[in-house]
Amino acid sequence: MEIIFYHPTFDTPYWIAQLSKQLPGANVREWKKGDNQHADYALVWHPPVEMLQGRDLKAVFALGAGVDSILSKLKANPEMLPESIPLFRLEDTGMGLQMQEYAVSQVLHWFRRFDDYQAQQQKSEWQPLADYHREDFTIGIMGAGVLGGKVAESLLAWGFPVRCWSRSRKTLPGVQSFAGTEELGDFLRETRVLINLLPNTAETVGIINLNLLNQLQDNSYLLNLARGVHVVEEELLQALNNNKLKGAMLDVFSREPLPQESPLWQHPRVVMTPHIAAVTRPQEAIAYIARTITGLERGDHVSGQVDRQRGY
Ligand SMILES: NC(=O)C1=CN([C@@H]2O[C@H](COP(=O)(O)OP(=O)(O)OC[C@H]3O[C@@H](n4cnc5c(N)ncnc54)[C@H](O)[C@@H]3O)[C@@H](O)[C@H]2O)C=CC1
Ligand SMILES: O=C(O)C(=O)CO
Repeated sequence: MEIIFYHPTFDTPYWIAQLSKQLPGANVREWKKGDNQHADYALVWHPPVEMLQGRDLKAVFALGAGVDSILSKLKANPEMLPESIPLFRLEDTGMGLQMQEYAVSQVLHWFRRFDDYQAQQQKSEWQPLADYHREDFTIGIMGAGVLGGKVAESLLAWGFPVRCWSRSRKTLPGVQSFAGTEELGDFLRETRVLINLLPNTAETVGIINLNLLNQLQDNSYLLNLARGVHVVEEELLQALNNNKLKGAMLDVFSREPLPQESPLWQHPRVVMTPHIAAVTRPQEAIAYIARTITGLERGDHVSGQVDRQRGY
């Protein structure tokens, strides 16, 4: 079995060595420009079109959870990957725990009013503030898939009321599930902390706009862990400046790196990280890919295949 690997920043020798160990019959090689030799599987992130085009592959694996960049490249170059070749993505592989760490730490930060205490400290002000109560701190998770489900679990464990919104209704123990555009308004009405874990698709671009934010509870918070294009950044700033939103924590931006001139950098109630909410963990990802390839070779049904029409 021949496997080609391409990632612009990963430690390629490590990946090749580990994949070879876990797939003993496989010959794994780094794909380099000009390599047109046969391959059965391709493991990629931001692949050059020529890496995939014209190959008779059994499957392609995206080396991340989101497949928006590969699908948008496919839109511009449909011949890069025919529909008959399945595209897989990483399901959790250690990203769920990272998302839990991120979400729990920030929700507790807001819940314990550390943002207010930090602002007071700037003014050398010693002033205990009224406590917030969990019943006024409903967490609303948009996108209740692999990662949204994990985040829901972790916040439930801290005693917060948790609800989720997704395309179809979910049955997550203890979580109130809302589905479809017709239930979006009801989902937002009680939400105090909005956590975004939607995929980037034609339907979800720009979904977090002023109209949506205005439907949240007053003094709400936004945690964007998914993709920058979900948020209309100027309208987020309006919602912060008119105090509908009390704070926002953003891991992802419509342009990355965030341009120096963006007002988000300086906003006193915005905190940010540079797209690190959950990164691909090589050990878990390699084990998952090796397991999935083994299953595909046996003809088993395996999970993780992207539905290209849906876009995730
Ligand atoms: N910031 C970061 O470091 C990272 C961000 N991500 C982002 O997180 C996203 C989610 O990842 P997973 O949970 O693995 O995806 P998933 O495919 O398991 O879950 C997606 C969820 O969104 C819902 N959904 C999709 N379209 C919808 C629509 N139009 N309306 C309502 N609900 C809709 C689905 O029903 C599903 O519940 C990825 O697509 C990626 O963009 C993923 C990893 C790291
Ligand atoms: O896996 C993904 O989709 C990511 O965004 C990794 O940072």
